[in-house]
Amino acid sequence: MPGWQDLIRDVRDFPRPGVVFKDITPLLADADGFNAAIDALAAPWRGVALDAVFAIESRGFILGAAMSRVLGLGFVPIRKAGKLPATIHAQDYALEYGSDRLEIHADAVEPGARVLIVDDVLATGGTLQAALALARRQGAQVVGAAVLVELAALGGRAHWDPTLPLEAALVC
Ligand SMILES: O=P(O)(O)OC[C@H]1O[C@H](OP(=O)(O)OP(=O)(O)O)[C@H](O)[C@@H]1O
Ligand SMILES: Nc1ncnc2[nH]cnc12
Repeated sequence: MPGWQDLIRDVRDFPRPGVVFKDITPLLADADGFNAAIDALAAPWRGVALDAVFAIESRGFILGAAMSRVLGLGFVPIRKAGKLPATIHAQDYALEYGSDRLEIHADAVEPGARVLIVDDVLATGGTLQAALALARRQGAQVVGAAVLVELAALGGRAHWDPTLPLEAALVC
């Protein structure tokens, strides 16, 4: 029987030649599939003491908002450069097909708040590494990270803090 995993589409040579892009839009468009994917993403975190989800723009927002809802947590956006209006912390980083900058509001949560970082894809790991650094600079206590898809061959997990759980709902 097809599962939610089968609704993720591989698109070759996007956005650059040689990249196999994991397209989650067919999954998001399927009510049952989306629901099952969020259940799988949330499962390791049920019963864990958490205060907020920190989600990474932009695909991470879609999953992070749903995770906030099912886990009963606040939502904090980690945004791309120049979008947040108040005082920020910023972090430059490299990703599979380029480079970028992430930002967070300096007052996003109280110091020591227990947070879960959420994103859609773990590829080379630069994005998650930058989000971890930003969350810590902001004063949050990062409890772990949840990603929907881990592209294991790209080795992104090596950039994560090995003392913290990094849960992937699907490892490719
Ligand atoms: O592990 P890495 O190599 O850092 O790559 C993973 C990141 O790449 C994608 O973000 P992208 O910046 O393409 O943005 P989007 O969510 O706005 O589409 C994806 O949503 C992850 O955040
Ligand atoms: N191969 C990939 N597919 C989807 N999102 C990504 N983000 C970074 N690499 C990606």
